[in-house]
Amino acid sequence: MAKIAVIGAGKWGQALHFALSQKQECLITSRTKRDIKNFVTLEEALNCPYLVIAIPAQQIREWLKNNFKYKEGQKILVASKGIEASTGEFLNEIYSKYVPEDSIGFISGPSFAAEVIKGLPCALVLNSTSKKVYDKFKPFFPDFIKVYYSSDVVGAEIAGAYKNVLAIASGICDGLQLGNNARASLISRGLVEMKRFGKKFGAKKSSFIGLSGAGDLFLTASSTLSRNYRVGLGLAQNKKLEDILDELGEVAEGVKTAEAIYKLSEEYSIYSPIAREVKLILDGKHPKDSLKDLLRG
Ligand SMILES: NC(=O)c1ccc[n+]([C@@H]2O[C@H](COP(=O)([O-])OP(=O)(O)OC[C@H]3O[C@@H](n4cnc5c(N)ncnc54)[C@H](O)[C@@H]3O)[C@@H](O)[C@H]2O)c1
Ligand SMILES: O=P(O)(O)OC[C@H](O)CO
Repeated sequence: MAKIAVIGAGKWGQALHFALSQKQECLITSRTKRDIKNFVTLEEALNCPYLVIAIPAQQIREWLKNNFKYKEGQKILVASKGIEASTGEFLNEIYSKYVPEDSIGFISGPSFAAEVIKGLPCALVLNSTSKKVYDKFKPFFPDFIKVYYSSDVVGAEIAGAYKNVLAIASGICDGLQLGNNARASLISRGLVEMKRFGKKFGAKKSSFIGLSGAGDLFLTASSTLSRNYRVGLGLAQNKKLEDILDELGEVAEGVKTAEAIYKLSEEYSIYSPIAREVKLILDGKHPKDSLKDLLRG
């Protein structure tokens, strides 16, 4: 009987299912039936002692409420990257109402699903306040993925969510053809910005200069493989957000996370100029006006 199951069969769920099927049988489930090996019902998946949950951040609260009942001894790995826009709550806070803290971990680090599903090498971080969660999950991962451990759950979560907003900014920058200097400046100031934001919530500095922060930011903010970066390219072309997202057909977490960061920054008086401009552009501000304001500020 399989021990591990992936919940959510989007791009990341399928890539993780592929990776976790290399050494053992791994089940997968999603809302709609898919033609994937070892696809099972949600009920069957939820019976596994090890679960990997790969559904978008904005849907998690509702999904947990309607579907999830923690079974004693289960270990959960959260694969989503985002902050809930309606409440500003981090995913670990949402999950804390359903899963004991010593039984949950969060994956972070540079990892395009499109490359993982081809078996290309990468390095990830499994973040959990309990190292036991890392020890339990690590053996499931294939040889082409190196998994590090960190106890900084909040740092990894903020870095993974914030970089999506910065990737939108970077896409806008490239879409406006502002050049390599501008993109490098934006990315490095973005890194400072996410670190400052994280500090307010107790995140460790080291998470931002490692795989979860700089690693994922450099990846996402400089590649058209990133959905968030592509949203930025579309915005620079003055396309409507609705049309960009329709065309994308997949989740771009940075859109809602920009809203969450904006609200949290206002509430806690955190200086977050790039995330703020991304939020304003998503609300209709012209990207060129944002650029002027960023250069001036
Ligand atoms: N794609 C990547 O390269 C990648 C890498 C690392 C992390 N992530 C993160 O993983 C998460 C999922 O991304 P993705 O790439 O799989 O997105 P996707 O758009 O490809 O798929 C999202 C999946 O979530 C499911 N879903 C949506 N709403 C749901 C609900 N209410 N209940 C149950 N299932 C629901 C959809 O059916 C779909 O299967 C995001 O938070 C993303 O940031 C993605
Ligand atoms: O395609 P994106 O922008 O959602 O990024 C995917 C991953 O988070 C990259 O690590």
